[in-house]
Formats: sequence, structure tokens, C-alpha cells
Amino acid sequence: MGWKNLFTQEIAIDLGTANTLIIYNDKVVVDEPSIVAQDRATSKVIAIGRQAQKMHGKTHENIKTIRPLKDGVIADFYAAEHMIRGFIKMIYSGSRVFTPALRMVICIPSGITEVEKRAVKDSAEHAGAKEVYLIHEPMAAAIGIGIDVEEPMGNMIIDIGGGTSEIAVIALGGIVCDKSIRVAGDEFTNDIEEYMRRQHNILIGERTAEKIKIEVGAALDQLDNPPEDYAVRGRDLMTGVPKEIMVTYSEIAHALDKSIAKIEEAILTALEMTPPELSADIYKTGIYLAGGGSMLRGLDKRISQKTKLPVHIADDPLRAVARGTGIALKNIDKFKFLIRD
Ligand SMILES: Nc1ncnc2c1ncn2[C@@H]1O[C@H](COP(=O)(O)OP(=O)(O)OP(=O)(O)O)[C@@H](O)[C@H]1O
Repeated sequence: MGWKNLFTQEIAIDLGTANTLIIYNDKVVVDEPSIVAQDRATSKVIAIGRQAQKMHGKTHENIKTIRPLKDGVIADFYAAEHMIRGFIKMIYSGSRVFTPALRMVICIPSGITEVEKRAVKDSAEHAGAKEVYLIHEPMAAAIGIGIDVEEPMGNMIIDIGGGTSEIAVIALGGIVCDKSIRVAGDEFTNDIEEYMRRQHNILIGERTAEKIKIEVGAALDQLDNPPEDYAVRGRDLMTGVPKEIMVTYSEIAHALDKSIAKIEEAILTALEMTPPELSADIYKTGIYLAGGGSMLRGLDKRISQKTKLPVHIADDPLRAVARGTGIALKNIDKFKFLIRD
């Protein structure tokens, strides 16, 4: 290990609305939900990540759980800073006497404003970063998928995360056109909560709704490999008593239909904005999907039916952006599209 490595360490952060991943020495060393538990009276952060998630929806009046990011951007600066600091500490887990200077690459949604960008940089700097580079999420996803982003070839990437769906056409190391909408996995979860309340008179929490989405969520009401019906437990709105009901994937497909239609609409808009030479490339290569939301059953097929284009889901879609951010970290000098200031 050289002196440079001893005093400066490089990490890549996929700071997401739902999950935060940190890559250090080419490995994912942190993969935790982006959530913080705070003492209401003292504002002290008492838990972060998985530990805080266990408390989510089950807290008493002295504790609150916060998701510091909303729609892909920092909504609570104090909580975000503590969360980043805590996750960075997990890398060293007490094995170091001093904290090294940190060089970080962090990904950001492509539709982010200057103020929102500043908030990410400031949080990282307060958490110990000396040098911060930002990369747009679809670019990171493309790199993580294994696409040569610097080639004179158009590729369409759709990153469906927790807070945002980012649709981008990438060529020659840049984003040629993009469309970012604040409809993604979290909105699907809300739709399910709302549907269960309206349709079945049952009140469920966010964690249960997310579980339903993962176990029986679907984008189409007819699937080739349908999941089994799922038992949902919650509170009966009429009687106030806990109850259990069975839900089918077709019902969930119905509940998610409107949100998925919004994503489809955004994809069509992005395709319309694409310059013709790049359209020709995309016709050949198809569309690449990444992000946890892309794991919804049948979503690739539904997008393919709508666009008449082949759709490919990234390997390990939840980690594609982090992988790409990690590769960007190793190419800081080469990748001109990283944002420095
Ligand atoms: N098997 C699955 N089926 C459907 N959705 C899933 C599945 N697994 C995870 N998700 C959803 O994926 C979303 C998280 O994805 P991801 O980690 O890519 O987002 P993020 O990077 O945190 O968010 P953003 O990019 O918007 O900031 C959550 O809404 C989660 O519920």
C-alpha cells in the first residue's frame, strides 16, 4: 500500500432514495436501506440503515424514523449527513486510528437542480470528503451494465429506483437526451397501500406494501410464471381488528397500472426526443433496464410491448448503478463526464 492510499481513500457511493451502497476496493462494503432513526427530544441519530429500518413504522413517540432522501434528492440534510457518515464508519469498523482523506464519486439523478446537487456535495463534505465527483445515475447504470459509454453509439438506459425513474440516451460519453420522473418503486408501494385500503378496507404499513410488491407485484395481469397468491395482514378499517386477506398478482397489476403508464409515457417522450441516428442504434440494441423497480414481474415485457423494442434487464439490477459508480471511481481522470464542482 502506497502513501497515497494510506492517507487518501477512494469510495463510490450510490446514494439512493431506498438504498445506499458503498464500493471500496472494488467491493460492495455497504448495502443498507437509506433510513435513519432519530430521538425526537435530542435530535440525536440512534440508528441508521437496517437497524433503523427494523424500527420503521413501529416507533413510539420518542423516536422517529426518517428517510433522508425523497425522489432521489436530499430532503433532510442533517439526517443525510449523519447517515453518510455512519455508513462510511461501517467500512472501517474501528480498525483505523485516524480517518483518511476521502475521494468520493457519488451518483445523482439526472433531473437534479443545482441546489439539490449542492446539498449532495455539502453532505459528503460534512461527512469527511475532501474531493467529491458526481455522476448521473443513468450514466452510472450504463457503465455498470457494461456498455461502452464513450462509443459513438446510442444506448437507452432506464433506471427505475425508489424515488425516480431516469430515462436517458447515452452516446460519446454524454447524456444526449433524458427524462426523469418522480414515479418509481416507492410510488408503486404507495399505490399498493392505497389499493388495499380502498378495495379491501384493510390498513397496511409501508413495509408490508413493499413486501406485497416484491412477492406478488406485477406489471401485467397475465404472466407466464405467475407467483402464488399472497396472505396480507393488516388492520380492518371497519372493525379495527387485525385481519388477513389473500391477494393475487393480477390485482396488484391493476393497482400499479396508472404509475406504470406514467413511466411508459416518459419512455415514449424520451424516444421522441432522440436524434434519428441514435434512434437507429436503439432500434438495434434495444432498451436496458436497471434499478430495483425494474425487477417488477413483467415490466420488461410491458415496456417491450409498448415500444416494440427489445428490453434487457441488467444483471443484479439493484447494484448496476453502484457497480458503474465504482468503475467511474477508477477512471476519474479518464471520464470527462464526471462533475467536479
Ligand atoms: N423484487 C422486486 N420487485 C419490485 N420492486 C423491487 C424489488 N426489489 C426491490 N424493489 C424496489 O426497488 C426500489 C429500490 O431500488 P434502488 O435501490 O435501485 O433505488 P434507489 O437507488 O435507492 O432509488 P433512487 O435511484 O430513486 O434514488 C424500492 O422501491 C424497492 O421496493
